[in-house]
Amino acid sequence: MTDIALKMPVGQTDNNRSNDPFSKVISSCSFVVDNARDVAIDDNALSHFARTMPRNGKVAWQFSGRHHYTGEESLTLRYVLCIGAINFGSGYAHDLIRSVPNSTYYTIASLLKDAVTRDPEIVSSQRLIALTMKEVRELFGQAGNDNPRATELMAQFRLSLNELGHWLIDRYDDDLDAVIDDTRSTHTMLQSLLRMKRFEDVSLYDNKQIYYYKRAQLLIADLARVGREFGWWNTVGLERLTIFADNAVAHVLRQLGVLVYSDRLAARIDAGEYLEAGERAENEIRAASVIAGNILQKTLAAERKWSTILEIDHYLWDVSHEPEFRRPSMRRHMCRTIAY
Ligand SMILES: Nc1nc2c(c(CN[C@H]3C=C[C@H](O)[C@@H]3O)cn2[C@@H]2O[C@H](COP(=O)(O)O)[C@@H](O)[C@H]2O)c(=O)[nH]1
Repeated sequence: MTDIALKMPVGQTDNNRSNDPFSKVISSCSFVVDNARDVAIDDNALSHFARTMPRNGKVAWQFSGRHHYTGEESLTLRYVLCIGAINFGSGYAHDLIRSVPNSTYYTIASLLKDAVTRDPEIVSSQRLIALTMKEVRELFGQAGNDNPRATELMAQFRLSLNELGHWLIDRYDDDLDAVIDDTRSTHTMLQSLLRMKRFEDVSLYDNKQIYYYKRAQLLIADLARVGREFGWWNTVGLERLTIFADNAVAHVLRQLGVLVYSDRLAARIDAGEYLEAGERAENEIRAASVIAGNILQKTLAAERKWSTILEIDHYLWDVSHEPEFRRPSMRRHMCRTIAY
């Protein structure tokens, strides 16, 4: 099998704040891209995409929508935090009963919206801590699903929601105003979220720690989105965010020719083989998504077409649901992980 010759060495980090968590994401993902054997970034395809990417910033900043709960401020905040804590399961897509076709995310988001609408107390910290498997399975529409993988995911959801309940009480004394205060800085909020072990989205590649922080960063973006709607919007440091490395963004970048997979990796994914969380190729896909997004953001800025990663990521993720990216011949990589 031919290994892909790397098309663009990117070993430079974009600033020298080495202990800054966002710089750690960029520098560690750069290391993976520079040493990758099965995934490369095609700089021509990336430049073409930078020139043609639709600019739908307004849509990217909306959180409210038919699948999301938005109502009373503190309840909306609790809802967003819960979604952030369980915003994974893409690798279980074929194991779940999904009420929203073709979207695990919107299935989970809309079922939690229904639950919160029926019983706002369900997202109180005490209830989150006490959630049982039976309740979680009912909450997310899997009560009648005897697929052991679905049960596995529900068990992971339960652990994440339990952890969120403890975090709210132990770290914030259940005071949501204190949480809102911390959303004013991406750096502060990231450090706070990383006190929850299940947000620690860090992998190992050639014995080096690789940082993604995907769900933590996505939750920060969602808190900024909701903050705009409730007027506590003034998050500083949003420009520090990196791509939220999941399988949908990588899938779209691959279909656009920006990510190029080796023949052997393409064969595995197109045959429906699941990747192991933390294996070389899974790291290479996620890291290349992050670095491609970083280069894209800098290219757009150089052309004075500023775009936050929040907007770039949202476009790539949102468009992954369009028919042109959902043809049967197009398979995204599948990985059972709590990272995405
Ligand atoms: N990179 C990135 N990954 C994201 C999101 C979202 C939803 N967020 C936005 C939605 C409306 C608001 O604007 C929210 O901001 C979910 N996911 C991931 O997708 C996977 C599920 O996908 P599917 O089964 O195909 O729906 C799962 O791993 C989940 O972790 C994002 O925005 N960016």
